[in-house]
Amino acid sequence: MNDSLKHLFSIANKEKRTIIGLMSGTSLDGLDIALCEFTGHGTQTQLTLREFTTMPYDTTFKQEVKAIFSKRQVDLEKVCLMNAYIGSFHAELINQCLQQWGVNAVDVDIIASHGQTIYHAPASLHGIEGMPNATLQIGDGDHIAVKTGIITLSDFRQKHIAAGGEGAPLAVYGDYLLFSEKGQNRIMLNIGGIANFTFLPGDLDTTRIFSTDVGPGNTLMDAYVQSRFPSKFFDADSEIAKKGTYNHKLLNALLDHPFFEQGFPKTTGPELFNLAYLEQAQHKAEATQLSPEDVMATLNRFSAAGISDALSRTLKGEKFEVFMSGGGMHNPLLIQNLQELIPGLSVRDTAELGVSPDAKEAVLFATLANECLVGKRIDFGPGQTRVPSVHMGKISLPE
Ligand SMILES: Nc1ncnc2c1ncn2[C@@H]1O[C@H](COP(=O)(O)OP(=O)(O)OP(=O)(O)O)[C@@H](O)[C@H]1O
Ligand SMILES: CC(=O)N[C@H]1[C@@H]2OC[C@@H](O2)[C@@H](O)[C@@H]1O[C@H](C)C(=O)O
Repeated sequence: MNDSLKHLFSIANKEKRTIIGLMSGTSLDGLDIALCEFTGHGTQTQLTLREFTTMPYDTTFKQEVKAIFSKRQVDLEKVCLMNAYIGSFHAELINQCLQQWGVNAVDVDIIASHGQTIYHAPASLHGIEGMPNATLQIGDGDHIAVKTGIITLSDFRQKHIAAGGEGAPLAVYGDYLLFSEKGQNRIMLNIGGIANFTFLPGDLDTTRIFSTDVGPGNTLMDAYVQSRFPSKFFDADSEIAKKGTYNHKLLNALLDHPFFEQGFPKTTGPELFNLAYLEQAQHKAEATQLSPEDVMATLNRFSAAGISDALSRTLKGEKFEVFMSGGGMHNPLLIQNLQELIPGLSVRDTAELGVSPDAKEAVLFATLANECLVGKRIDFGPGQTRVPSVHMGKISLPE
C-alpha cells in the first residue's frame, strides 16, 4: 500500500486525532487557524480547541482576491494563478503559525481547509434554467499538503451539492455534533459576511434540524464603509452607524426581495447582497441623498431585521437560547438592534460551550474532516432532505 495511504489509515484508527481547521471567510479579514484535538466521532465527538489564531491578510492580498471575488466576469488567468497562489500562501501561514505555537508538523494528523470562496451560485440565485447549484472555493489542497507535509482535506462544499444540497451552510453538521443539548432549543447564530443560523431543537428530533443563511451579516456594511471611507475596512464598534439614524423607507426597500420569502434552508452571498443591491433599494425608496451615517445605520438595522425575521419564522413562539459567533457579534449597534427586534434575547456566545466564537467556523471544518476519516454517515432521519447525509472533503497527500 502507498505509504501515505497507510499513514492515513493509521490516523483514522487513532484514539485521538490532532486536526487543524482553516477558514478564509467572505470578509477577507484573514485566515482562521484552529488546532483541534478530537476523540470519538458522531454524537460522541469530544473536541478540545488547543490553539486559535487569525493570520491577517495584508492589503495587497485582499486586493488580489477582490479582483476575482463574487464577480460574474473576471480574468480567467487570474483565477488560475490565485488557485495555486492561495494554496501556497495558506501553507506558509500554517507553517508560521505552527512555529508560533511551538507545534511540530509531524504532530498534526490532518489539515482541513475550506479555501477561499470566490463565487457562490445556488440555482435560486443564478436562475439559469437547467444549471445546477454551484459554488467555487479556491486555494488547492495539494499545495497545502506538499508545503506543510500534512495530509490535507479540502473543497468540502462540492459533495454537499452533489448530494442534493446548496453547498452551504455546512455549519449544521458541526453544530449538531458539538452543541446539541437535550431540553434546550438552541440557535447557533453566526454573523459573518453572511448571517446564518442552525436550529437545534431541544427534543433532539434530527428531522427538524437545519441551518440556513438569512441575509447579510457584515458584507453590505463592509462594502459600503470601504467605498465611502477608503481608510477603513469595516465600521469598528459601529462608530459610523451610531452617528446616523435608520431610514424606514430604505429599510423596507432593502427587505423587499424574494430571498426573504424563500423557505429554509437557503443560501446566498455577496453575489446578491452588494453595493448594486443597495443602490437599487436607494432609488426605489427615493433615498439617494441620505448621509453615509444614515445609510450605515440602515444597513446595520437591515442585517438585524433579516436575522430576527428568520428566527421568528423558525421558532414560532417556542422558547430558545441563542449562541453567537462570527465578527458581527463585535458590532455593538447590531447587537442592540437584535435586542430591540428579538424581545428577551440574551447575548451568549459559543465560548460558553468551549469554542471561541471567532474560531467556530475553522473548528467546523476540522470536525467535518474528523467525520470524513472516522465517522459513519450522519443520518438526519426519515424525510429529512434538508441536510444530506454525506462525508465531505477531498484528500491531498503530501508525497
Ligand atoms: N469591533 C467590531 N465592530 C464592528 N464590526 C466588527 C468588529 N469586529 C469584527 N467586525 C466585523 O466582522 C467581520 C469579520 O467577521 P468574520 O471573521 O466572522 O467573517 P468571515 O468569517 O470572513 O465571514 P463568513 O462567515 O461570511 O465567511 C469584519 O469584516 C467586520 O465587519
Ligand atoms: C459559500 C460560502 O463560503 N458560504 C459561507 C459564507 O459565510 C457565512 C455563510 O456564507 C455560510 O453559508 C458559509 O460558511 C459557513 C462556514 C457554512 O457553510 O456554514
